[in-house]
Amino acid sequence: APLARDTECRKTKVAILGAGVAGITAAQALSNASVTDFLIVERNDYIGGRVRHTQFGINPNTQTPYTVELGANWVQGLGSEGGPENPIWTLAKRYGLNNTYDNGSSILTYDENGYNDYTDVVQAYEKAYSVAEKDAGYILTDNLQDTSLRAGLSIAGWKPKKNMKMQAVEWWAWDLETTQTPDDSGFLYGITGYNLTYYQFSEENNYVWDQRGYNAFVIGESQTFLGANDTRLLLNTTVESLSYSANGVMVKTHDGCVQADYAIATFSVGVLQNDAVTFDPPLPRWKREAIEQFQMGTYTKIFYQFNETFWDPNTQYFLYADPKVRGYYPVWQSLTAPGFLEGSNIIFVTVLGNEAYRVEQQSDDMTRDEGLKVLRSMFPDKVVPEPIAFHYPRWSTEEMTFGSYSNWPVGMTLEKHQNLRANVDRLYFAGEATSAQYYGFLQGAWFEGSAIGQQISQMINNQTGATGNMTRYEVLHGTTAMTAYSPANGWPAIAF
Ligand SMILES: Cc1cc2nc3c(=O)[nH]c(=O)nc-3n(C[C@H](O)[C@H](O)[C@H](O)COP(=O)(O)OP(=O)(O)OC[C@H]3O[C@@H](n4cnc5c(N)ncnc54)[C@H](O)[C@@H]3O)c2cc1C
Repeated sequence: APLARDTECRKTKVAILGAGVAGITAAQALSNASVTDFLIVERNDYIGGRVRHTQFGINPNTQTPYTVELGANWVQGLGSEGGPENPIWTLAKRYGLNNTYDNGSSILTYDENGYNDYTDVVQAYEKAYSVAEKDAGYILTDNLQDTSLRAGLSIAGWKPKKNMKMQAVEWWAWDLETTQTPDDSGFLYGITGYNLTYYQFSEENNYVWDQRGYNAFVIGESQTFLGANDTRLLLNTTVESLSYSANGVMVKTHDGCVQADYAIATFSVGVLQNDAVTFDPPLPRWKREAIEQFQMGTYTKIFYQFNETFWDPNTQYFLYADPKVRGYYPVWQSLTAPGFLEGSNIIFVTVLGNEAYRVEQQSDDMTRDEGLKVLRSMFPDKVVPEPIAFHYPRWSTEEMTFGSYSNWPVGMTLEKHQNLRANVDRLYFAGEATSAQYYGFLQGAWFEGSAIGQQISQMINNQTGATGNMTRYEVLHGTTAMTAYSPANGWPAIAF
């Protein structure tokens, strides 16, 4: 489509599509470089994207509802004395976000007959995992072929198979972080993703329970460069299509258009995979292959408030091993525990992947009752009452994101991931998923937004060394040459 014809369009140098962490950070980087002619286009009526909260239940002391986080909830990896600090931790401190150290060792284990101490299984997993970590290191340093985390763990001696307690522990130790199973997770990039956050910054996970909402830090940062009622922020504005060329990008929204010299799309991989925005011309094959291969997980927190705390009030986590289904209402986290929303009688359970899709398809009542049944088998000696409040989001069908966050699949290379990052003409991409080192985390969105904002500002300000095109790989070869398809390799016939 011709880009310059529509004279009604609002014109800007940079259109930033999305007001999540990546979009706000990109705008801030532009602003810091004195590029103030930008527009932020966001479908939601708030700033923060997947950092999203809701009002839930009732605080018995104040008779007002609590704020609970439906999306991002933890600062993952803080920082250490003299070492690098996670930028999200820096911001959490800057905005005084209430948060508490999340103690993964504060855990009690259960099965369908109630309390059953299998914490030794946690130690067995950790032992195997540390062996796997070393093996993954050799894949990187010696350029060996990558595999699945499942294969990596199996080689290290961890084979849960039909042992449901081992499955529950594995889910807790791996899936809960990445939303996907070891079978679906790449080995090298799964382990490096963990290391770069938890060993580079620190092994702490701090849970944010600030009653302003976790996105107070995103809003706070936006106010460092946006004025009150700033006309450069267009909320409630949905991007429908993008026409891009080497000269600029035309953004069509549900009620108008923006003509920009550059655009930064911060849509999730889920939005891109669901063709929620159309591209003209269609994105090139090298780009689409990367989009379709990267994984979008689903992470669903299901909140219950009771009129009493019938679980141990001093323990943070309650792990349940279902006898039949892996990941069936497996991890319950108490918010009434010391340092959290004390006295709230709130507990939430997290489900992922297939179980998340399943509960997201069914009614609230069905889900509430399934969870209650699990609680009753975990606490057979207690009278588990009906909840006084119940709520969960449906991330997999949520149109702003179509899923929760990305995960690095088996078989994705660093080069193919770079294709997810790379620009196409004047259209640039940023977000948690484009971060090779911190995909899935808030810090991934922060680093990527900041980098793209800086890069575009350098181009606009004509700085020497500022380049337009990011590295990309239009053809990516495998490791097996045609000549290797030979009888010696068990391949006597011709397949194509
Ligand atoms: C349930 C859940 C739990 C999580 N837990 C954690 C955690 O504890 N710690 C952590 O570090 N990270 C966590 N994350 C991940 C974290 O939330 C993300 O990495 C981060 O918020 C992504 O920021 P972003 O800017 O890349 O994307 P987004 O926040 O998705 O921002 C993109 C924006 O684009 C907008 N948009 C989409 N489509 C359109 C359109 N067509 N038109 C206009 N605007 C559009 C969206 O509304 C959104 O605001 C969690 C995420 C979820 C969902």
